[in-house]
Amino acid sequence: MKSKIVVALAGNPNSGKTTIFNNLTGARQHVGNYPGVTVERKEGFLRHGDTELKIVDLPGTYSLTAYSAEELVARNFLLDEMPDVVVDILDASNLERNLYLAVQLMELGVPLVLAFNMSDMARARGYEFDIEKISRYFGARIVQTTGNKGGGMKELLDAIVLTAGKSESGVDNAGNGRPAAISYGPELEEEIATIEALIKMANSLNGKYDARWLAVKLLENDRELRKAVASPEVHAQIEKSAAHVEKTLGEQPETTIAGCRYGFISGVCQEAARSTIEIRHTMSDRVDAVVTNRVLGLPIFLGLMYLVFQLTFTLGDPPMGWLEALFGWMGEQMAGWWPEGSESLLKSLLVDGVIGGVGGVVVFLPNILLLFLAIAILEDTGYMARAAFIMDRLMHKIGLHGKSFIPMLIGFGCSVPAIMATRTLENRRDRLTTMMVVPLMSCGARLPIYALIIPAFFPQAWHGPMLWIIYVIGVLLAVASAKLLRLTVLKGESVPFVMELPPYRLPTLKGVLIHMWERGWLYLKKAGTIILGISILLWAMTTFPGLSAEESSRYEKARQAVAMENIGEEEKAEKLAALDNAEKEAALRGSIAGNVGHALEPLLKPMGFDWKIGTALIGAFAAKEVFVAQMGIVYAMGEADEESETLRDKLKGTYSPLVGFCIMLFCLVSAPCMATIAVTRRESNSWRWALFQLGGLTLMAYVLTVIVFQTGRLLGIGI
Ligand SMILES: Nc1nc2c(ncn2[C@@H]2O[C@H](COP(=O)(O)OP(=O)(O)OP(=O)(O)O)[C@@H](O)[C@H]2O)c(=O)[nH]1
Ligand SMILES: [Mg+2]
Repeated sequence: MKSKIVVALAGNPNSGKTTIFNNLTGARQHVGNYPGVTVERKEGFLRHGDTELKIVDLPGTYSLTAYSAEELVARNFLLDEMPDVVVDILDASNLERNLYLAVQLMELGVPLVLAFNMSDMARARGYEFDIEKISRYFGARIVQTTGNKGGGMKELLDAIVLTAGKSESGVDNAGNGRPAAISYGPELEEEIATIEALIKMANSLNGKYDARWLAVKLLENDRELRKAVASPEVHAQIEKSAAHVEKTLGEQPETTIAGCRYGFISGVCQEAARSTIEIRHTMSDRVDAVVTNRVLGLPIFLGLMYLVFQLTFTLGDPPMGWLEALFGWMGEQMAGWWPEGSESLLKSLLVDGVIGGVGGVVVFLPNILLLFLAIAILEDTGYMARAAFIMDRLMHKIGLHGKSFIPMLIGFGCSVPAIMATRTLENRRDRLTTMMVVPLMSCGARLPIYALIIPAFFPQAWHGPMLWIIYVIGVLLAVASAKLLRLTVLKGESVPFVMELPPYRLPTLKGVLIHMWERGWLYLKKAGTIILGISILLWAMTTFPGLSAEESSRYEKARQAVAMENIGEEEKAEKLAALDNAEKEAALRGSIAGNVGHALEPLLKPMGFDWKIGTALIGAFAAKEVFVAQMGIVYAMGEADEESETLRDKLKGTYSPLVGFCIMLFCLVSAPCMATIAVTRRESNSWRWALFQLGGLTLMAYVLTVIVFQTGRLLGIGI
C-alpha cells in the first residue's frame, strides 16, 4: 500500500530544523548557528518504505502565539494546513526551554514526534533522559538525533511513519496513548470551561479547532484567533474572564497560563531528566567572558574581521593570478583564430566582450570563496551571534536592537536574503529601518570591485587594511543612517529584546565547505548568466555605431602617409600603433556608451570620474560585478594590441589612488542592485520605500564621494 503524508518540522529557532530537513531531503537550505535563519517555509520530498513524505521546514518559533512575521508562517502552517505529523525538533541540551513549544503542540492535539536533537551536546553536558517516561507524558514518540552528523535519521523516519498511523503493514498504530492534560488551576479552569461552552454554542470557527484549546488560546490573548472569532458573546465572556482572573490572581491570564505550562515542564524534567555532572561554568561561559566583554568585545570583533580581510587577499592573490593568466591565454588563443589585424565583430565580441567582461569577474572567485569560508567559520562556531550581542549594545544607543544586526550580517553575503531576514523583527519601524540600511553592509558582489581597485592603487601592506576600512565605513554609515531614520521618518519606541547566545560549536568541515561552495557557485552562476548577458549588451553599446566610413578612411590615409615616410622601422611602428590607438579611442567615444557617458560627465567630474567609469557605474546597477566587467570591456576595446598588461595595470596608468578610493566609496554606498530594490519593494510592500532607498543611497554616495574627492584634491592626498 502506498501512501502520502505531510510532515512539518517545527521547533525553537536554532534547534537544527533545517539541518535535519537537509539530511532527510538531501536539500541544501541555509543553516546557521544563530536564531532566525529560516524565514520562509521550504518543502522537500522523500520516500521511506512505502510512504511518500512531503517534509516542510518551518521558521523557528518559541510558541504558537506568534508575534513576528516568520513565527506566523510556522503557526499558520501548523494550525491551518493540518500536517499529518508534526515533528518538534528540540535542542536537548536546553530541554526545559525547548519543551515549551512541545507542550503547546501537545495541547493542540496534533500527531506529534519529538526529536531530541543536539543529543551530542546534551550528553557532553551530562544530561540523561528517561525517554520512555517523557514520551508517555507527551503522548508522542521521541527520537534522539544529532542533526549535524546525520544521527538518528532512520529512527526519526520510522517514528514519523508510525505516528502517521500508516505503517508498512497498514495497521493503525498511532501514538503512545493520550498525552497528559495540563491543569491551569481551579480559577482559570472555571473560566476556560465557561468560554469553551460558549464556543461550542456559537459554533465559532465552525468547530475547526478543539473548543478547549481555542478557549485557552483566546484567554491567552492570541491576536490572530481573537480576530478570527466572530461571536460577540464569546468576546464579552473573554473580557469578563480576563478581568476576573486579574482580580483574583493578580496577574493576566496569559501569565498564569505560561506559568502553568512551565510548571508542567519543570515537573517532567524533575521526573525524567537528570544531570550527572554539575557544570556551572562551561567552556562557552569562559570564552564569552572575554569575547563579549564590554571593553574588549568590540576590538576583538574588529580584529577578527581585519584578519578575515587580510586572509582574503594574501591567500587569494596567487590563485587569482593563475586565473588571470588563464583568461589572458584564452583571449590570445581565441584571437589567434582570426588573421592578424582582423576587425571581425565576432572576434571583438568573444575576446573583448566575453573574456574581457565575464573573465574579469570570474578571476575574483578565489577571493569570494575565501571571504565566505571565513564568514562561514565565524557563523558556525557561534561567534557571529556574539558579534550581534556586542552590536546590540551599540544598536540600543541608536534606537535599534541587536536582532537587527543578524540581517546586517547576512548582508555581507547578499542584500536580498538580508532584507528577507528582517522578518524576524516584530516592529514595523525596526524592520523598515533595518531594511533601508542593509545595502550599506558591503555585499559579496562588491568584493570584485575592491579586489580590482585595491591592488591597483595601494601598496601590498595596505591591501588588507584598505578592504577592512571599506567594510567598516559601510557599517558606520549603516549605523549612522539608521539613527537618522529613527530620529526622523521612523520615529518611535523600540521593542525591548534580549539577545540570546547559542553555544559555541566546532563547525563541521562539510558544513563550512557547503556554505563556501554555495556562495561560490552562486557567483559563478551569476557570471555565466546575468553578467554574461549584460556584458554582451555593454559590448554592443561600446562597439556601435562605430566610426563613419569617412573617418575610417581618414585614419587609413594617415597610416599610408606614415608608411611612405622616410624614417626608421621602429619609429614607424610606434607612429602606426599611436594611430591605431587614436582610432580605437575615437570609435569608443562615438559609441552609444561613450555618448551616454559623456552626457553624464558634468555630474561625474566632481567625483573625479570619467565617462568610462560612468558607464561602468550604470551597468553596476544591474549587478555590482558588472562594474568590473564593463571596465574590462572598455579597456580591452580602447587598446589596439591584444596581449597587453592586465586591467589593473591599465587602471593604475590612468587614474590616481584618490579616484580609486572614490570608486570604491561610491560603489559601497550607492544604489544597491536591481534585485535589492525589488525585494525591498516586496518586503516593505510599498514602492515608496523602495524608491526612497534607491534615491537616498544614491544621493548619499554622490555627496560623500564629491566631498572626499574634492577634499583629497585640495589637500593633495593620493593624487
Ligand atoms: N552539535 C550539534 N549541532 C547541531 C546539531 N544539529 C544541528 N546543529 C547545528 O546547529 C546550528 C543550527 O542549525 P539550523 O538547522 O540552522 O537550525 P534551525 O532550527 O533551522 O534554525 P532557524 O531556521 O533559525 O530556526 C547549525 O550550526 C548546525 O550545524 C546536532 O545534533 N549537534
Ligand atoms: Mg532553519
